[in-house]
Amino acid sequence: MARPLPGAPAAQALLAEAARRAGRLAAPPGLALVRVGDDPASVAYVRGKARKAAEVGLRSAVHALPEAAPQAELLALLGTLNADPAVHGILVQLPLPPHLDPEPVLGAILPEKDVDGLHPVNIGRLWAGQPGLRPCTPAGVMALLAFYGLPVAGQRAVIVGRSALVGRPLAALLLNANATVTVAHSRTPDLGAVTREAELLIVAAGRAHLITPDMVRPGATVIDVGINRVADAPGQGRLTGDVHPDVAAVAGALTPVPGGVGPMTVAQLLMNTVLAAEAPAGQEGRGGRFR
Ligand SMILES: NC(=O)C1=CN([C@@H]2O[C@H](COP(=O)(O)OP(=O)(O)OC[C@H]3O[C@@H](n4cnc5c(N)ncnc54)[C@H](OP(=O)(O)O)[C@@H]3O)[C@@H](O)[C@H]2O)C=CC1
Ligand SMILES: Nc1nc(=O)c2c([nH]1)NC[C@@H]1CN(c3ccc(C(=O)N[C@@H](CCC(=O)O)C(=O)O)cc3)C=[N+]21
Repeated sequence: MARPLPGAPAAQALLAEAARRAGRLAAPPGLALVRVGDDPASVAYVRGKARKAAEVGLRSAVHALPEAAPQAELLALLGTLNADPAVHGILVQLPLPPHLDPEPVLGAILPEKDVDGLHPVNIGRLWAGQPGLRPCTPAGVMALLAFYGLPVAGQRAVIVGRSALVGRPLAALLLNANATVTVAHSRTPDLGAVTREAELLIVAAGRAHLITPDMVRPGATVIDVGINRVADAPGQGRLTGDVHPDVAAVAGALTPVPGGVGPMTVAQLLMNTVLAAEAPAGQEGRGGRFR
């Protein structure tokens, strides 16, 4: 039976470290959470992040723009937040409404305030193996593996998913940690043949129960990033992962959904805000402060 890997204790450890380091700063780090529109999931995520920020001693502010806000209005808000010395981290909740192009929006955030780690400068630094702010979910996965002492160096790692938010940056972090990395996606033929090679399997596809027991190497560590709302009964949406629960009989270790990677994402966002506050603007990376 797989060793369960709950996120809460690992997230608590990360939050305690963030709170300790925030307490050493002259002023509490400030996090700006920008949301466009009133999508219930985004409202819930942003509220959850603001609540956790307060627990860690960070100041946070939610900036909500109406669904129809023009790109210029969002860019103007980001300009104001970039210039505000009390704001150390800026996150724009994705996805944005379809009329807004995320690329120039994410590119408008100062790289040293980009606590989502999605700015091209930070992605470039990540792939170059240089210090910089790392995307929250991939960094949260690495923190969870470290917390449970699970091996990464030299491991055969397979990631299912190649998105900018999860799959691609995670591949870079695993490479930087000396794993041997394969990235699968919707165009990978015979996905099971690839996933069965993995000693470390991370699934970020957004497909409920995509991974079944026959697709998992016995004893493998399986990290389920997927969060899918499935309707058991009309209106009774519950969360389930990309990994079928029966995989627990084959895997050596397995994260639950909910209660696995999700809490790590939020904890890493708050740690990124502390890291951004510790490194004076423009000095980041020189002092090796970022991982
Ligand atoms: N726990 C957390 O904190 C977070 C969880 N998530 C969750 O993780 C999941 C992935 O998120 P995100 O990366 O943004 O999703 P995207 O939809 O952007 O990317 C999904 C990826 O999975 C691949 N994929 C889809 N179907 C299959 C398939 N049948 N076989 C193999 N690969 C497939 C896609 O391939 P292709 O590129 O070919 O289309 C794509 O690369 C979602 O469920 C999301 O809710 C996301 C962020 C944070
Ligand atoms: N710019 C940006 N950065 C993100 O990192 C980002 C984003 N936009 N848009 C949405 C996705 C998704 N995401 C999650 C964060 C926490 C949980 C989380 O804590 N989930 C809980 C369950 C919460 C619930 O009960 O709904 C869990 O899995 O245990 C889930 C998903 C971050 N994302």
